Amino acid sequence: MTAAASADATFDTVLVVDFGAQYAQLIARRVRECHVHSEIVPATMPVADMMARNPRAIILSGGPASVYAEDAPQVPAGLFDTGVATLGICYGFQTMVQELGGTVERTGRSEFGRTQLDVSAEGVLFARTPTSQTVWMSHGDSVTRAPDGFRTVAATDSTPVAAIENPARGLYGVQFHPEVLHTEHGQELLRHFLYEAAGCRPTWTMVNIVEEQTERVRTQIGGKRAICALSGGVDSAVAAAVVQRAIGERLTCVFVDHGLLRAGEVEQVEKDFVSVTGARLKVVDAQEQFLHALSGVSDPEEKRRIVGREFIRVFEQAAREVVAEDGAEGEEVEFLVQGTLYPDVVESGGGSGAANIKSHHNVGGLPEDLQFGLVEPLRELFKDEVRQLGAELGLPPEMVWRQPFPGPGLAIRIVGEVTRDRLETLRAADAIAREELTRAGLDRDIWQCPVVLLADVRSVGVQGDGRTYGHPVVLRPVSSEDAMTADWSRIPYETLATISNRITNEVREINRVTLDVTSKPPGTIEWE
Ligand SMILES: Nc1ncnc2c1ncn2[C@@H]1O[C@H](COP(=O)(O)OP(=O)(O)OP(=O)(O)O)[C@@H](O)[C@H]1O
Ligand SMILES: O=c1[nH]c(=O)c2[nH+]cn([C@@H]3O[C@H](COP(=O)(O)O)[C@@H](O)[C@H]3O)c2[nH]1
Ligand SMILES: NC(=O)CC[C@H](N)C(=O)O
Ligand SMILES: [Mg+2]
Repeated sequence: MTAAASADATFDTVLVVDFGAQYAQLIARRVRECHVHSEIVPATMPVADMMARNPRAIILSGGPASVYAEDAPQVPAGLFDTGVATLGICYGFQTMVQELGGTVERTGRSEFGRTQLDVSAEGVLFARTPTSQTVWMSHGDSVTRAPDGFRTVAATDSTPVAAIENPARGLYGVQFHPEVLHTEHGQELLRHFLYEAAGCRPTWTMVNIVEEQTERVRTQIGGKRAICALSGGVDSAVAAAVVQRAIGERLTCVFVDHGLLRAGEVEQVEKDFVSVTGARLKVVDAQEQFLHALSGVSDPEEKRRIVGREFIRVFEQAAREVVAEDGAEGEEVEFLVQGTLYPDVVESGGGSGAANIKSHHNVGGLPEDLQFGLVEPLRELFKDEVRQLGAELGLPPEMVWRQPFPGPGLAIRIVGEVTRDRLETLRAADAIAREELTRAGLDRDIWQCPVVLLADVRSVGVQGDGRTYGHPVVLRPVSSEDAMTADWSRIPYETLATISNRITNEVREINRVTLDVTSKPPGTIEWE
């Protein structure tokens, strides 16, 4: 089932036309939240190709360019004559205005962040919402005159034309970003556009996503074999479940024990995953290989690249073994399934024009000589959507709600060189923190709580009347929706006290426990 589905499809499709936005995926995601199917397409796609997908509505994204610049991306020719209801956001709004004869200028009155919007006329977009509302802005150019036939329905102090409507032609535009959560009534605005202006039906659900992805994976892998990089985390568990649905026995899951795992993890994955899914699982002990490859390395990006590369080397070996075990000589495992999510892709600089913040081992950290075709059914989704998908696929709550743990594991939680002793120290401290957070009933309130060992830092302590010169650990509990942004969790002091007390008493090398109270941005969740 693709978006080119015919008119008798049970769902409607919205095309999100990407002008190089930071938020194109977020727009697509907000549309899915309205239970409408969405697909992102590049602004360079010809209108005929767009129409072949039978869209019920179109959303034009924001973008970094200025519409009057020479090489500014254009609206595909003829788009506004198709009769398909269209909403322009920020750059998308500006380009719509320019194309239809209005004026866009650099007025010198840019707006970034929280802005007060005054709704001046009751129309479609702002129906039944307050006349004064908070919106999120991010622009330097402004519309100074709406095109003929449009009504201006909202303004801010700096932007007199902040929202326009032309219901007769089904064209709408807003200067602000309805897709970000800080825009108070953004989701309502999208619903009004989708349901009322475009007549979309709210029929797209997780069930459809499962079907769509299963079908896509089936087509991609065909009659071939695949292995799935399985970590015990929710992303790869859901990816594996989707692929298993698509190709059944031709999938083998491979879990790598790279020696950078937390206490008890190998046993848990072996026990839980197989019993729940019945999938074929291969556990590879590669501790020596990873430790050796990481020895002497302190740089975070270097660590990630090494982990990414060694993972692939292990998968290549495992693929050969799978074929041999099945007595299927001559056959090959052509595909590697990974539980990559959209935030992994953007942070690795994979979004359109997005900066490289850190190279996630499964995206930016992959080696250049990668031989496998990648199968990543969750690559466009966010974590909370993946959790819903997992529930839909019947995975148990413990698996669905498992807190994230990064693929490079404890290697990126030891600031400094990774050694066996340091790993043991950190593993012990981490186990205590996890145990106490669970005991305090905080697992669902906290997104995750990295414990970071500052291996190159020492501080003086006094224990048993003697001097100690040990290492500090940092507790980094955060709350988040999708790991794109996060806040530090306000853990009760009592729980923090217990954790601190136990760690300093039970883990010999640690004589100090500190708390990280930085949000993301500016900090990231992991220290490396
Ligand atoms: N120990 C491992 N063995 C095999 N594959 C792994 C391992 N760790 C990570 N991976 C692969 O890397 C991908 C990305 O890791 P990541 O931690 O982001 O996802 P996850 O572990 O599936 O879920 P979560 O983010 O909840 O921990 C995983 O989905 C999986 O495909
Ligand atoms: O599989 C992974 N490979 C990586 O290289 C990686 N780096 C960060 N993370 C996880 O991603 C989320 C966002 O983390 P940051 O705020 O530290 O970038 C958090 O959930 C991190 O734990 C990783 N996961
Ligand atoms: N976020 C955007 O789409 C920005 C549009 C345009 N580059 C401006 O600064 O006004
Ligand atoms: Mg993980």
